[in-house]
Amino acid sequence: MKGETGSVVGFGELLLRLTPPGRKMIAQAQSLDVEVGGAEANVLAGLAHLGHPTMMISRVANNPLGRLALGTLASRGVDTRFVSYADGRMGLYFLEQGQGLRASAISYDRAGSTFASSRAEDFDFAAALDGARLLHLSGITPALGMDSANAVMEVAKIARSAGIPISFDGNFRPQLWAAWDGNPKEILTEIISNADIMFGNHQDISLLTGQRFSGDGPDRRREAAQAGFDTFPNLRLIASTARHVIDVDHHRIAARVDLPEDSAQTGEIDVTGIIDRIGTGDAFAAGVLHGYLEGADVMSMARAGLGLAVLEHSLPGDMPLFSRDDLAAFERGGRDVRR
Ligand SMILES: O=C(O)C(=O)C[C@H](O)[C@H](O)COP(=O)(O)O
Repeated sequence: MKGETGSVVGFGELLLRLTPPGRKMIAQAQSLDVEVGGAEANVLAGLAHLGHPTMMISRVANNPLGRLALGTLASRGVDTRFVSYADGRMGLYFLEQGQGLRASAISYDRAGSTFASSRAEDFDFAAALDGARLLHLSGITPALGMDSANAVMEVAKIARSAGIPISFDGNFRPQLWAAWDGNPKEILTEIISNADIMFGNHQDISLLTGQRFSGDGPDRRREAAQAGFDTFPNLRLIASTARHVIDVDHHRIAARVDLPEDSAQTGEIDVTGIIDRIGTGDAFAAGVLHGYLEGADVMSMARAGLGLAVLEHSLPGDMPLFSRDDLAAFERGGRDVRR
């Protein structure tokens, strides 16, 4: 078996998300809505909807919950031939959706999941990457434990030696690192040393370089990106969002893409009436990667990332499901019914 030529390949965990409906707290829940997520899978689903071939490498539990996760991913247009079943359990997370000034909160129940208990040798990375166009990774997988961290470092090395570019989204999750006393700086540094594209803002870059970036706005962001390029000379593109949270339902966001010799920052968009903020970072990554795969200029990449992120705020669930037409309609600015 080998992967499909020209695919964007992701490696990471598929999770089930359980959310009390009606923005209830978990303590009040009598039922739970189910969604399927996972940072890398979300990016692949977003790219698949924009017309790019995508493929996931993962392991899910050999039970109905695992079949739900795999079936959902496949129904989103992602090639799942390298997602296998194994004994164990699915990782879960619970989302308490906030309201107004009450912030949302995530609790994980994923320790010892089928994926987190897997090791590098449980995956056929070389076959899956054969002919791939890009490998997408996130900082969540290495935060699951040393076996997962080693698996990410292994797949990154295989991609690099095959000349396949790697994109990496920081997705810093303090709860996961704290659960096993992992050293994010050391492990993420090793992974990013193999990457070409990084999604991360000035805080992520501070964590990695130990530098602090003062001031506000575009200057601080350029300074941080420059520090990223200086520390990781392999990086060719750094992308980030700037988010001002007004309340749970109202954020202002702008997008930025830096190349070593160029940069672009969009204006801020007021996003009101937010339905679901989870997955918007992954939607941003999918939008920027869409631009990158299309050979777009730096501002078009930033705009595509921002557009997909803004649209994702309107959709329940973790995965962006927007077509090129949806993105184009958003960019044209028409907000009335399309008929
Ligand atoms: O938390 C995890 O481990 C997951 O993978 C679940 C979610 O699907 C992503 O976290 C969404 O990520 P954002 O786009 O940054 O909101």
